[in-house]
Amino acid sequence: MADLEVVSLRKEYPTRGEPLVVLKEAALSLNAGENLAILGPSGSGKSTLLYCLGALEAPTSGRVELEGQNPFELAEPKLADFRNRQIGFIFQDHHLLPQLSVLENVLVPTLAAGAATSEELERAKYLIGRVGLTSRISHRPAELSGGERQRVAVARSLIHQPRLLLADEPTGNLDRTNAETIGRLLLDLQAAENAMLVAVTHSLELAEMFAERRSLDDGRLV
Ligand SMILES: Nc1ncnc2c1ncn2[C@@H]1O[C@H](COP(=O)(O)OP(=O)(O)OP(=O)(O)O)[C@@H](O)[C@H]1O
Repeated sequence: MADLEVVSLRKEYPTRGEPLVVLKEAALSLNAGENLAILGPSGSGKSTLLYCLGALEAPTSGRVELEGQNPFELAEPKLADFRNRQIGFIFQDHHLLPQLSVLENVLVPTLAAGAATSEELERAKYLIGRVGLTSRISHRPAELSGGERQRVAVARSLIHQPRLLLADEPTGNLDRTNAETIGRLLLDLQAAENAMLVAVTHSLELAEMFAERRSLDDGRLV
């Protein structure tokens, strides 16, 4: 079995009439060290798929298994802990906290378990170095460029050495040069950490940087 297995994933949203079927029979498998870009037009269900993979949305039916664990079989707070430790999220908008420094923002995922440990602090500094922001470590998000803010979000997503990185349109708000930098950074770090990376995007340029590409078409991955 692959490290990430998605089998017959179906997701419906209730409406007043017939339910809206966004995903049907979506399937994929991925192993540690592999990356995949998923392309699809607006409304095709890319974010929905990513949220199901990231255990943020329960599928209507079907199965998601990360290293043999189906997160939807976990009850809170174990589910939240699973998400926090096994999965790293990068969104189109960086979702940084404006009042916190770069270092503090990267450490945010560790705060659920109390104050950051010295290992977590070291790892945060290492990751900030990897994304090229050591000289900005005390800056607040408002004092950074858009590309720099997204680099902080990349560092934050990796703080717990997640097995699976999920990126929702990670370069959507960036110009071409910054988009390429972020794409390269994501792929380099994913390889260095031997993690899996799934990105959903409209951008063919970003998708072409990935080892594998699929499209969402009528609720299926083709
Ligand atoms: N919570 C919800 N309740 C009802 N319908 C929803 C919900 N979330 C998404 N949808 C619908 O499901 C469909 C897929 O949405 P989704 O956000 O996954 O698409 P997407 O491919 O990520 O689009 P975009 O590229 O525009 O972000 C859309 O028609 C959307 O309106």
